[in-house]
Order: sequence, then structure tokens, then C-alpha cells
Amino acid sequence: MNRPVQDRPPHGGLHARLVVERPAFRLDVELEVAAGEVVALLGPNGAGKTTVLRALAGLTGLTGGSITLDGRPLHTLPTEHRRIGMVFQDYLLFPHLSALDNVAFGPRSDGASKAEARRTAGELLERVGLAEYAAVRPGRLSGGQAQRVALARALAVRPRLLLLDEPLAALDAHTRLEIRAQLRRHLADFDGATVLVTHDPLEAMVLADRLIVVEHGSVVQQGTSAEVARRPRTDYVARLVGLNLHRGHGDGAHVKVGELLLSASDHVEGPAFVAFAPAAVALYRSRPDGSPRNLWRARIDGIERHGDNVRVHLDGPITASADVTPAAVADLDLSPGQEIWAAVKATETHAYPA
Ligand SMILES: Nc1ncnc2c1ncn2[C@@H]1O[C@H](COP(=O)(O)OP(=O)(O)OP(=O)(O)O)[C@@H](O)[C@H]1O
Repeated sequence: MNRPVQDRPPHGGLHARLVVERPAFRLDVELEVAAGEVVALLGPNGAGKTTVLRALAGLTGLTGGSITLDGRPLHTLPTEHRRIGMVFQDYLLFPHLSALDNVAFGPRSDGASKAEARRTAGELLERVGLAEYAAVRPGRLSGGQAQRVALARALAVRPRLLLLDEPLAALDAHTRLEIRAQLRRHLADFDGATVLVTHDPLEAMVLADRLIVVEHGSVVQQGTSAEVARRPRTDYVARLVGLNLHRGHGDGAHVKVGELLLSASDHVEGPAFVAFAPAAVALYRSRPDGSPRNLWRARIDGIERHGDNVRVHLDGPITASADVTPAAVADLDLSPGQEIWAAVKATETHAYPA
């Protein structure tokens, strides 16, 4: 969404290695975010995402590592001297200050005159479409408006690094869509580095240029959303993008997963992942004949609604999910505990090195 990486100054952006040790938790993460780039941190609860943001902001001390922003060390500075804008889930606006004074607070603390700070704040409120709410206090703003004031306030200090922690989580579903689209435009205009934490893969894909997946305090995968979705490397990522994922051993045209030999559309030798979409799994009551495909005997472990379809959880030589239509569930008379045949075409089975 932003300028290509090669057009940016060579030392611009964020370079960090963050080590934070706690009694039962160790974070050790490397982050490279170019100026103008938006990176989303995704990961399960307790993975360390918020700790990354807090460490970048200087709210949590580093046990090891270092941070540079636009070529200058950042970890040696106290929070208030880091050129960082922060938007957290609950916005943390000052309740007794107007929207304008909330936004003016940062520039004022940086030494701007009252008039200058208010002029900057007015311009930013206008940019986020809230010029007419300048005099209103946070208690009388909607969730979406408060979120935009929080973004304006974060941008008012002319940050070189923007940290967003679940910025849309407090909004209802409808407002979230609208604010997400606006936030995307504001982020595209921002020429510093942005690190966004979210639980929502869609939010990450819409807002970020690149995803970094953190589990147990470490980066387990990174890349564009298409790269991550195409080749998930952990169960968490596979579930996130809705794919069946197995680890096996490739011998060229096949990957052996446990006792099951799967044909794939790609050739892999050695340790390999195999992935296929639940929608690519077909179910049969009796053994189907015909075109070659991956076929196995499975036991139905559970059946649940999944959007307009039904997701059938399968046990057997491999565990897998199959998405079928409600009509197919009725036709096949599917029920938990039942034995069934499951099939996936080789062309819909993707293999890649593990
Ligand atoms: N102030 C703290 N003191 C001690 N341990 C903490 C503190 N804050 C977080 N932790 C622990 O550090 C680990 C990482 O927490 P963190 O909040 O960074 O995870 P997260 O990925 O942001 O999770 P969530 O998605 O649930 O917000 C967890 O095990 C958590 O219990």
C-alpha cells in the first residue's frame, strides 16, 4: 500500500531485537519494519505481542537486544523521548479534556506553544474527519470517534513509529469495518514504521503489508499475507488461514504423513508440510471409484455450522476438517462417530519443505 521498499532511505525504519525475560516467559524477537511499512503481529493469547509493543515503547525494560529507529538508538531513551505514537485498545483518552486538547497534549508536552499545539491538533482532527467534535469530551464520543481521536493524538507528536494494539477491538462489527477502511488510508499516508497487534487475521491482512506470527515469545513465520496463507508453518497459522496442515516426509510426488501417502501438486524431498483447504475435502459413504486422488477412511469426530456450510471434523490416519453443504450432510446422513471415506484431489493438495 506504501512506497516500494527500495525507494526508502537505507537506514529508515525500525530495527529491533527484543529480549524480555520473565519467570515463566521469554520473549526473543527480531523486527525489521521499513519506514512507510505496516507490519501486523499475530499470535495466540500470551504469545508476547503486547510485550513487543511495550518493549518498543519503553514501558517494559529489555533484558537484552537493542532498538534503532531511523538509524538512531531508541532503547536508551525513556518513553517520553521516543518518537512514538501509540493507540491502544481502550484509547486511554483524558476524560476531562476536549478532543482537541487530547490531541494537542503531545505537541504541548514537546514544547509547542498552546496556539501551535492547538493548530496541529485541529489539522489532525480534520484529517480524521472530526473537526466539528473538537470541543467534545471523550465521554460523549462514539467508539469509532474515540478511536479516530486516539489516532489523531498518536500522530500529533509526528512519530517515526506508530504502535497500534488491537486498535479496533472495542468497536462493534459495523463500525469496525468503516474505521478499518479509514485506518488503512491513514496508515497509507503515514511515512514512519507501523507495528500493529491484532487477533483478527482479516484485520491484519487488510491493514498490513506484512505479517509476523509470534508464538511462545518467538517469531514462527513472517511474510505477506498471501505467503503466510499459502504455506503455513504451524498449527496456529493453519487454523488462522483455515487450512488442514500436516507434517510428513516427501519423496518427490508424494508426502507420507503417518501411514498415509498423499499425492500433491508439488514435488518435495525430505521433511515437508502438506496443506489443503477444508472445502477441498469430499466425503463419501462408500469407496468412490474414478480419478486418482488422495483417499482415506475417516471417522466423524464432530459436526458444526461454519458460515453457510457445515464443517465436519475427521479422525483417522490424519485429522482433518471438511467443509460441505447442509444438503450434503442430509444426503450422506452424516453423524458423529460414523465411518466415512474422505478424498482430496492431488491438485488441491499443496506440499512444501518443512
Ligand atoms: N506485567 C507482567 N508481569 C509478568 N508476566 C507478564 C506481564 N505481562 C504479561 N506477562 C506474561 O508474559 C507473556 C506474554 O504476554 P503478552 O501480553 O505479551 O501476550 P499477548 O501475545 O499480547 O497476549 P494477548 O493476545 O492475550 O494479549 C504471558 O505469559 C503473560 O502472562
